[in-house]
Amino acid sequence: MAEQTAGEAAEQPQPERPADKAGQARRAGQAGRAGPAAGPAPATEPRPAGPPGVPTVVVDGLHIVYRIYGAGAGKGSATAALRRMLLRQGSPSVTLVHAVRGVSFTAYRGEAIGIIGSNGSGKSTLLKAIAGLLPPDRGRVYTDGQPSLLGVNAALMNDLTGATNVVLGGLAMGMTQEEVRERYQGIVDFSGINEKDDFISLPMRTYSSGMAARLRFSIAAAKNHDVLMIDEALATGDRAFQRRSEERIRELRKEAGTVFLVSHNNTSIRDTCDRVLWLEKGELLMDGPTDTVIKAYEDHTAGG
Ligand SMILES: Nc1ncnc2c1ncn2[C@@H]1O[C@H](COP(=O)(O)OP(=O)(O)OP(=O)(O)O)[C@@H](O)[C@H]1O
Repeated sequence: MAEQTAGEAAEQPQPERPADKAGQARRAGQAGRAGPAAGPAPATEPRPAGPPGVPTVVVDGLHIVYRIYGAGAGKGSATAALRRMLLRQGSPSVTLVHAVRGVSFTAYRGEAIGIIGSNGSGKSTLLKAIAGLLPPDRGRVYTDGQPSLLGVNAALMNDLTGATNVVLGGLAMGMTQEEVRERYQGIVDFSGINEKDDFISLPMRTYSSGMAARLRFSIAAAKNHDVLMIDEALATGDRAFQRRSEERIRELRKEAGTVFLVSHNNTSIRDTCDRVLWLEKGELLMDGPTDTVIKAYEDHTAGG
């Protein structure tokens, strides 16, 4: 398992996580919340009894804090920084945004986990931290295998054709040229980009945002991932594409992976995930079976 702590590179291999750590984090997850911060009472369903399986991601008391330097107008510019250096002035003001607050849970091989919560509740930040893109301020993230984050903003090259992006995307994910050649047609068919015309030969900038998101998902889903994290990708496709994506997510889970899905679309979460984490103001409010957590979330949003 790889461990990411504050100030450490995510990719650095770390010693095997002690077995008792998984138990601790799982219990913390079962308690519905973790860390010292106060908040609403836990409302967590007991998880089904039985062997928990192989942990793939352990998040233990995780805090993520963004630091925004020189939040005031003009203070963050290079000229302003140079001026401060020349005048030997101190650093500009720093605004702290505490985006994830003491979150703990353990994810297991073969699980599909939805992450829900209102805007700004910390869902994308949590995914980025699991992917190793944000260092923890406090707490730890352990992952087994290389997590892949698939966001709707994942970088494809707008001036290149869809076809070239399929090839480059496949190579960037570590496929060999032969694997890319073998899977190329499957990726294009899965994306549905060519259903109406030969769009795959056109530059990506001519695609609608839905088409681009479908192509991104199709490229990423062509590979088997140890831990695949999807940020909202399913919300952008039409219903037929969503169904194909949900089916692919089920296959990825069977191939021993763990899938995280961030979405505001509760139907996608219901159709895809068996477990849901509900974040609010950076805290883990609830961790349990999909129906129970989504019902509580819907009751909460209907009431508020
Ligand atoms: N790069 C950043 N720099 C500073 N603050 C950030 C940054 N990204 C997110 N935040 C802040 O962190 C908090 C959590 O944001 P995040 O994007 O993780 O929430 P979210 O639940 O994914 O939101 P949404 O549902 O709107 O996508 C918010 O207060 C947001 O303003």
